[in-house]
Amino acid sequence: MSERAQLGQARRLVVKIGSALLTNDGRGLDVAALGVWVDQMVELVQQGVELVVVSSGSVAEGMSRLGWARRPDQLHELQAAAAVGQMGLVQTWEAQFKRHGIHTAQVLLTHDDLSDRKRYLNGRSTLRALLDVGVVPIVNENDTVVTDEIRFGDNDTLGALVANLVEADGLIILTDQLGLFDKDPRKNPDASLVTERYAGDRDLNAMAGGSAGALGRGGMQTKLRAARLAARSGAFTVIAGGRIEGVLSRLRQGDVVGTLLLPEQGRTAARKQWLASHLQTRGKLTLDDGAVSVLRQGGRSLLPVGVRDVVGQFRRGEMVSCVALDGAEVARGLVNYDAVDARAIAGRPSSSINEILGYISDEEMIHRDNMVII
Ligand SMILES: Nc1ncnc2c1ncn2[C@@H]1O[C@H](COP(=O)(O)OP(=O)(O)O)[C@@H](O)[C@H]1O
Ligand SMILES: N[C@@H](CCC(=O)OP(=O)(O)O)C(=O)O
Repeated sequence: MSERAQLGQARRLVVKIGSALLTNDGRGLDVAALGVWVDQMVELVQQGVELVVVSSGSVAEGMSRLGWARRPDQLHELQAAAAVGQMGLVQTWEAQFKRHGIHTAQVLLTHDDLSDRKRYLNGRSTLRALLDVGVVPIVNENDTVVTDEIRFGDNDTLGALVANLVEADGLIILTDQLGLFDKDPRKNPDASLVTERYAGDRDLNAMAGGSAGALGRGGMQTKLRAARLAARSGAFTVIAGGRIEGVLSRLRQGDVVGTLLLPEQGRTAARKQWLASHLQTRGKLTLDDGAVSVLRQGGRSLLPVGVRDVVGQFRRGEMVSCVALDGAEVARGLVNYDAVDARAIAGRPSSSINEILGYISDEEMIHRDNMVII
């Protein structure tokens, strides 16, 4: 399969759109352009793609609504602009998707949310639930509560973290340039487009200018960092011009548009390597023979019913070891329940979790995506 053909096969994609593009260089939200992207996104959804949109533009749209010509320096002013602009942003996305009878959902995240395991898992469950019911989540940074990120941060990194979070096949970053050039095309008219590289390629950094346009924050440096982050979970990244006609549809067809940045290793290998790097385990689950053989067959989650014994004081999201009755280690994984709750539901069917705990966060004790078989 050619590398570009991966785009046609992708089942879950994150599309990130930057401020400059969304607000037509600060002239307020470009509703017509947004409508065109939505039409293409809907085509993807109709082909069975689960789609998450990471949309910048709240500060730029807020500035435009408040009649501010210059991006403020004060954090509280930036936050005020973001709060005003976010209203316009989600209203517009909602209205555009509604034309096609598709619901959207507003999801505001901070980087802290994604570095705390418990909040990470909760965010992931919510996004999964939205995708399961065919809703398109519209994600932005929660600018009201972040501190420095709004000033220095960028949504490229957020896009990559979301791609990791939902285990997307790919991250598509739409921007105001045709892709990554071998030097900044705003300053070098002779710059040429890079079509395909490995995300970890060291030469790329020298090509990318750090500074962004007047509205965006990241420039190409943060887009490359995002590609490296996305590659960690085996996802590819495309950086492409949002104004290229039919850009998303053309990418889907495998056309050579924009810059494709490939992960060095596939999704499963990347995920397993990441899990395997968690050497420290916080607890131990002893499994019955049935659960051991199901896990060894591969591709299955561990349900509470197969757990005989729970040892340790772990919290939801921490790494635990799974052992057979003879003590041999079978698997490791990120557990979905705190130790006390895990003990309470061990050996019980998933249908009784709600009755026992008064809530249910997951049917599995450990989801197969979060587990490595030893
Ligand atoms: N090598 C490069 N190739 C393409 N663009 C570059 C490069 N180096 C720097 N840039 C700059 O990055 C800008 C895009 O980043 P940014 O303004 O943050 O966009 P966005 O709002 O889409 O995130 C371009 O307009 C361009 O000036
Ligand atoms: N979250 C803020 C800032 C994000 C931002 O500037 O990102 P980007 O334009 O993608 O570099 C916003 O929506 O305006």
